[in-house]
Amino acid sequence: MNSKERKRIMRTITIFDTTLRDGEQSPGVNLSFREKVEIATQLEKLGVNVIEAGFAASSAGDLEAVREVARVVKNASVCSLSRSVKKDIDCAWEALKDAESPYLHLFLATSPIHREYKLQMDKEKVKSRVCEAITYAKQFFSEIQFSAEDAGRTEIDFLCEVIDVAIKAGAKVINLPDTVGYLTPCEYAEMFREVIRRVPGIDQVRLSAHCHDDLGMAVANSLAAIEAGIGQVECTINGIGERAGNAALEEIAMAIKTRESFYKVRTTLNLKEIHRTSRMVSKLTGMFVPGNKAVVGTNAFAHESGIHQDGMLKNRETYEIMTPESIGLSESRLVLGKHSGRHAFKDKMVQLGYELSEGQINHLFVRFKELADRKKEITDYDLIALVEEKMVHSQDLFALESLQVTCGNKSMPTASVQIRRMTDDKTFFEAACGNGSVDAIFKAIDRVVQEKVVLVEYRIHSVTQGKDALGEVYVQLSQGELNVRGRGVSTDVLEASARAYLDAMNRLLRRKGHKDSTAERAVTTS
Ligand SMILES: CC(=O)SCCNC(=O)CCNC(=O)[C@H](O)C(C)(C)COP(=O)(O)OP(=O)(O)OC[C@H]1O[C@@H](n2cnc3c(N)ncnc32)[C@H](O)[C@@H]1OP(=O)(O)O
Ligand SMILES: CC(C)C(=O)C(=O)O
Ligand SMILES: [Mg+2]
Repeated sequence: MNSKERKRIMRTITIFDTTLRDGEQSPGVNLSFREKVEIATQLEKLGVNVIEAGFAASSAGDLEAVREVARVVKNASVCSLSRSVKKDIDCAWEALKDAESPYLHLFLATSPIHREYKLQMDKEKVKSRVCEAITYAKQFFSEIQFSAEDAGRTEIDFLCEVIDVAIKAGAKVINLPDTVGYLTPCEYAEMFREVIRRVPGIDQVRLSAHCHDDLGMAVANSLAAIEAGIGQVECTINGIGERAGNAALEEIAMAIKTRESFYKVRTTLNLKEIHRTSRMVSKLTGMFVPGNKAVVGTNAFAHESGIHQDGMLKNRETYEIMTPESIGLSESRLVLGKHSGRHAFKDKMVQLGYELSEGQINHLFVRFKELADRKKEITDYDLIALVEEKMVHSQDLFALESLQVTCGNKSMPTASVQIRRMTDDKTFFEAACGNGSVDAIFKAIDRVVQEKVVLVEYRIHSVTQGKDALGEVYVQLSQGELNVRGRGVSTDVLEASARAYLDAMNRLLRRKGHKDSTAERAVTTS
């Protein structure tokens, strides 16, 4: 069977987005009228089928927002939630009467605990209220969804009875929510299978899943319900919603797409709008998306470890089951950090436009690993700084091996340096005091190199942002007529200062032809 034929026989899952209703029930989230309209417009671009824009009876502001969303949105049904009371239904109609396809979402809890304590209604009262509410709403709405709140904890016999009443009264969509995120995927799927087996006329309505993430199973439960044969899932962008949130739309959408041959269903979503929608919802709700969040987290298409990066460079399918392009991101990221390997490092160097020999790559890779041990993520700017540092260091006479500085507001700053002379591989140790840490470092280096120089200029600035940013130090030294500059980079400004000073010394010595650079008096090893 080719892909066209497969699509023709696959059933289409209706995507009911409740970001603007259940999503807005996230503690701390309050979307303005304008923000709701902005998100709804983006949801329409994403291609969702139903937008639950709010709960019209909850406030005059929400009624107006639902009305405005319904006025603006043309390619999705716009819906308002409503309790099973006339006043709420009237408010929903007030908000939706001019909508292109008005859709009412009525609900009433059915579980024993909700009946007894919250509603104080017995089973008969619940059934008669469902019937009355749907019958009343039918005079306004042709599209009515009924939700049996807390269906997941409702006795299955009673649940079937309520659904039967709702269908007979005129509901077109039956939603069975796992309101408190209690069920396992198998249990949730079994509940739907049972209802499908037992309720007459169930095939005439659309069955819907609405899952909460209290135990982290909202998406798994929604997918299990799809396997059981339902036709609609209710979800929110980034999985926001009451308590631990709802099922995340982007996760369900990508699971269906990536595992199409397993689920054998499709959606009308324009998946390329997923990333944009996620960012918009995160920005307008103030609900930060964790880096490791599936599909839309900043790390979802980022690879840090050397073995993975090597695999990605050889064939991206080694470590990616879906492409970033499919959700509207431009590309995967190979993040250089302490777990990265030579292949990714070399690839990055080529991307940055450097043509380096194997030897240069090897040397730079050592510096890169040293830096990566201290810095969480290495940016392009950090790498450029390292390469530039390396390019001037290739003919160095002296190289900094280690540096130690002690200072305090009541003690004299002291610096000890360990410096290797490259011509004969001798290591020199020196220490010196100074009127500041930088001064002490420079004096210790002077003792090794034994050149009389004047420090003409010292400048420091940050290459990148953040508290682990690379510091870049420039120094200018003079010796008689000779003027040299030096540059050093490190996450530690004192180390950057030592590197810059030694760099300037090396340039000075090169200019002088290395002739009088003896450092024999310093203590040596090997
Ligand atoms: C699972 C869910 O997400 S359900 C949706 C939850 N969302 C919201 O509650 C947000 C909007 N809510 C609101 O603005 C307010 O709660 C309102 C305007 C709806 C109602 O406010 P109030 O009249 O002050 O009532 P309050 O919220 O304190 O209590 C809810 C009342 O509705 C009743 N109720 C709850 N669900 C339903 C229902 N589906 N149908 C009929 N009555 C219901 C409760 O039993 C309680 O009734 P009581 O006052 O007779 O005890
Ligand atoms: C209103 C209903 C559908 C709901 O949000 C829930 O049960 O979680
Ligand atoms: Mg809910």
